[in-house]
Amino acid sequence: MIRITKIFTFETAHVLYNYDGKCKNMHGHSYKLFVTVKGNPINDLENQKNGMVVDFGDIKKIVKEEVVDVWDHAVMVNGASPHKLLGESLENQGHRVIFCDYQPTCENMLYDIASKIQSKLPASVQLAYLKLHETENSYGEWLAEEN
Ligand SMILES: Nc1nc2c(c(=O)[nH]1)N=C([C@H](O)[C@H](O)COP(=O)(O)OP(=O)(O)OP(=O)(O)O)CN2
Repeated sequence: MIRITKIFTFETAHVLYNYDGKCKNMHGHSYKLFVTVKGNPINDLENQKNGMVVDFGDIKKIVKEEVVDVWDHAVMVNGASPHKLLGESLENQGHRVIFCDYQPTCENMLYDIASKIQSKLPASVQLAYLKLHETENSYGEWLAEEN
């Protein structure tokens, strides 16, 4: 069994409803996402993907389509809070808004990323681990064994 990891970056703004610190103000982060999958490398000379758990390019395509290209240069608001109105106002002015049904913290974004990626991975590989950096010094982790 081998784990392989692909790293992504995206720029996203968010705002934490009812938070008691500076992040109650809308602000942005250069998020850094580590996606680790595990599986057994293909051992078949006739297979074009011989030696790979899964092509890094396949992981890139899934994560870009499901997360990075959707969230990049968007603002995430908690659509289950009064910030829904804030999001609608921004959207009406042409801004790209993601209405999530959770507080857009690093932790909840990890749950969301895991569910979006897991449903798209080929059956031969499993999502093993995610790490999401909100700043250089702050990050959260998701482990398959614990979820
Ligand atoms: N457990 C969590 N705590 C906080 C989150 C979060 O998602 N999960 N988010 C925030 C804010 O979004 C904030 O931007 C990040 O917090 P913090 O690391 O305190 O920000 P700094 O700018 O001080 O980061 P440094 O890397 O230390 O400069 C708040 N808390």
